[in-house]
Amino acid sequence: MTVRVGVIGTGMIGQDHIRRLTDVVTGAAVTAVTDLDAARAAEVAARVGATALPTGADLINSPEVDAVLVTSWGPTHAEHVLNAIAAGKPVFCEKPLATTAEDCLRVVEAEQSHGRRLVQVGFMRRFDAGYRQMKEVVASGSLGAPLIVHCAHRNPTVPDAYHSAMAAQDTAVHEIDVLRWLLDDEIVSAQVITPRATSKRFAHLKDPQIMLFETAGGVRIDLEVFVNCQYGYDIQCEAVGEEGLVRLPDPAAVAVRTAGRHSTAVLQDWKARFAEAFDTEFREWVGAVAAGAEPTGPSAWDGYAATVITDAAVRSLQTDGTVVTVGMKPRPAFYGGTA
Ligand SMILES: NC(=O)c1ccc[n+]([C@@H]2O[C@H](COP(=O)([O-])OP(=O)(O)OC[C@H]3O[C@@H](n4cnc5c(N)ncnc54)[C@H](O)[C@@H]3O)[C@@H](O)[C@H]2O)c1
Ligand SMILES: O[C@H]1[C@H](O)[C@@H](O)[C@H](O)[C@@H](O)[C@H]1O
Repeated sequence: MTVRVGVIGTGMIGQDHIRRLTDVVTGAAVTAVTDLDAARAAEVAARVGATALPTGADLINSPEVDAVLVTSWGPTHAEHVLNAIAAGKPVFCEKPLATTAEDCLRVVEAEQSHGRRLVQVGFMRRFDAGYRQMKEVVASGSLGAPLIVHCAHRNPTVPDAYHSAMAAQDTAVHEIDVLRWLLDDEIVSAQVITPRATSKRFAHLKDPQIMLFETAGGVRIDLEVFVNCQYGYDIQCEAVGEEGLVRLPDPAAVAVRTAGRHSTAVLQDWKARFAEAFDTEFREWVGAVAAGAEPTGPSAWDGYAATVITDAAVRSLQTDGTVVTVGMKPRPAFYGGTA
């Protein structure tokens, strides 16, 4: 069976995922698209042989669409996801699930009322081969109990529109999701402190930021978010346990020796760094939808948890680094697991 996917939002990541569903993943076809920019939607539709529809609601209710991909702007996600649940269609929503905890809870409640999982949230790091290997090592117990996780999330530069709260909402949110999953533990507090700011930033931005998280099990996480580091896109993660440590590998790159130097290139953006993770993410999602199974990737609950934890980090940033307790609701049995 070919899964007929309708895509809401044909901007940067929407077009990349459309290419992925069309050229990389087998078993899927993009049959409908929509965008506030109708000309852009029509151009993308023509390229892949899809129908351009006027609105997200038209697309969700189209008989040509089996499953929905939401890649529009964050504040519009909740409405589209709720409409997809109402139509009983599987929906993959790029992060964030919603921009407020209240809207995330609305999705969680609607999905539970529907009675089975329909929603997957686009936290792609869980599909990265390196993080998956780290999880296997941590889960095997060979390191003993995890105690500390050291992380860095560096972007070369960010545009003027990127503001200080986005360090948590847009950037650290990836570590927040992947570390809950890696440790199978919940984050219970957040603190954000700011060292001297780099001169290579727009004046309104606090960059870099150091984020400190604590889990229910007592693990301490330190995360450097530095989004104007200049030199490249660099993701580091090292989990320290009682009997050893495990470190995220750098992406494979040839070593070059020339002119008296031995060097390897550093990637420049997230698209290249996580290209294979995105491919795997969509292969597994399409496979689950085709089989009529529930999605196994990050759930609506994970989307809610990420939003509540980033809210706590933003509150800490805005209150000069106070430690903020994460006000998360109890996890419903519907979502299984512990984190
Ligand atoms: N997983 C990741 O690493 C990752 C990376 C980049 C972006 N994202 C997420 O993907 C989403 C889109 O980001 P982007 O960089 O592609 O943005 P973008 O601005 O390039 O594209 C968004 C598109 O959605 C359209 N749009 C907005 N609201 C709409 C609506 N209600 N109905 C139809 N179309 C609508 C806009 O016209 C635009 O063309 C964001 O939520 C972002 O956080 C995730
Ligand atoms: O939207 C992007 C994307 O999510 C990247 O993975 C992250 O490194 C950036 O900081 C963020 O702005």
